[in-house]
Amino acid sequence: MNKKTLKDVDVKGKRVFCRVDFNVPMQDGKIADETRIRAALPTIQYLMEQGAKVILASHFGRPKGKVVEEMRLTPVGVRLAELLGKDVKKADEAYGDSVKALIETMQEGEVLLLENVRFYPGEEKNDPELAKAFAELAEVYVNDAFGAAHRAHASTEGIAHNLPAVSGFLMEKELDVLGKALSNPERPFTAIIGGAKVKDKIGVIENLLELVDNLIIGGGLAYTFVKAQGHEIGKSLLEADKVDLAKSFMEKAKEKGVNFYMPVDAIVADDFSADANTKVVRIEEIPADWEALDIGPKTAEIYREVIQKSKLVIWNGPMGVFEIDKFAGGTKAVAEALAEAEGTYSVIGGGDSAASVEKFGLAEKMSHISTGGGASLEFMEGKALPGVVALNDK
Ligand SMILES: Nc1ncnc2c1ncn2[C@@H]1O[C@H](COP(=O)(O)OP(=O)(O)O)[C@@H](O)[C@H]1O
Ligand SMILES: O=C(OP(=O)(O)O)[C@H](O)COP(=O)(O)O
Repeated sequence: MNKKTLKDVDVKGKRVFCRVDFNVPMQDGKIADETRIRAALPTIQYLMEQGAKVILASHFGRPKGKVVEEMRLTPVGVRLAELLGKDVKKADEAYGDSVKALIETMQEGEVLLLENVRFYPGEEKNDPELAKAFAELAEVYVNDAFGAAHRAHASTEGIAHNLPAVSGFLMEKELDVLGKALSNPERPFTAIIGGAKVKDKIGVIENLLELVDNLIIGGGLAYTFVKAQGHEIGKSLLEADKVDLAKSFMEKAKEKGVNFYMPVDAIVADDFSADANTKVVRIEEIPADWEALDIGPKTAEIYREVIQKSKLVIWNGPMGVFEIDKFAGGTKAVAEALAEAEGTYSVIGGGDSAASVEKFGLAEKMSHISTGGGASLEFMEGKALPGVVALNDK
């Protein structure tokens, strides 16, 4: 990497603003998967050992520029303190006088967690004033938030123009591993795209069609494509203004000779809940009042076969609502196929995909679990990541 890293700066006794990605999946008010917290520990522990005053910043969910009580970082701070075996101070804001006063009291090696940076509208707008306000808190900026590196926000990009700016160890490792896997991809190369962030991921698909041999679609994302095939999808997730785009991608796949795999069956439910009535239907027969919450068994079998024949697989986004057991079968089948595939290099990206392989106890069997979903996809497309570009060159 041609960017400065933590090892290139002296942080002893300095106030260090360290951007991490603590956007962990939650379930019933509890942290459902702490992979992202654990992944940031090497950088945090190094900063502590070096005698820095460690000021941690992260986003959490999508509060859209307002304070949302359930999106405070308090539970993350509690868990971080347990993992570090050290106290973690928690601020109720992310900049300003109250935060400065807290920093004044910090000793070398202590850790302060700021409040959710997305409580402020300036964060996602990359407002230079907010970036300056963050920078005023510290003397050095470290970006270890690989999962948010594709966002040009005040705490990921803007701040880097105001302070000496270097990457953390997680950022460095992610870029290194993903870069190596992609520099000369082994083929067949398969991408599996699922999840619910239809708007974010649909554009990625177009670029992936330039790279891969097989493209597998699942999750909530799939039903915009099913609609584009001309089928009714009941109450399934739909991004209505992307249907034409989805159609054009299917045509592009044909032109490029990319095998484009879509669900042929689905598990539909009469309610988005664990007590819903469910049934397996062919994809062209989703009933009007039902919604598809998982791929069906035939689809899972087809996907399994494609995975097993692949040499490189990148997987981003679950195949169904895996948080509810009834709708976890498709995601589990894909995870198992990856775990069993011999000689296949598997890269798992995205908070929820990582959470799913953890849940199934298969994390150890994957070649690399990336802490970034959207970030790893954009990196693989060859796009520059703003959070990386803004760091100081070596
Ligand atoms: N068919 C579906 N309908 C609605 N939501 C879905 C469906 N399939 C998957 N999901 C949801 O998608 C979410 C994950 O989406 P996303 O954030 O895009 O993935 P990742 O974090 O892995 O990038 C999960 O919470 C899952 O329940
Ligand atoms: O969870 C994240 O992205 P991911 O779901 O693509 O892994 C990152 O924390 C970025 O969050 P965002 O997509 O709300 O900017």
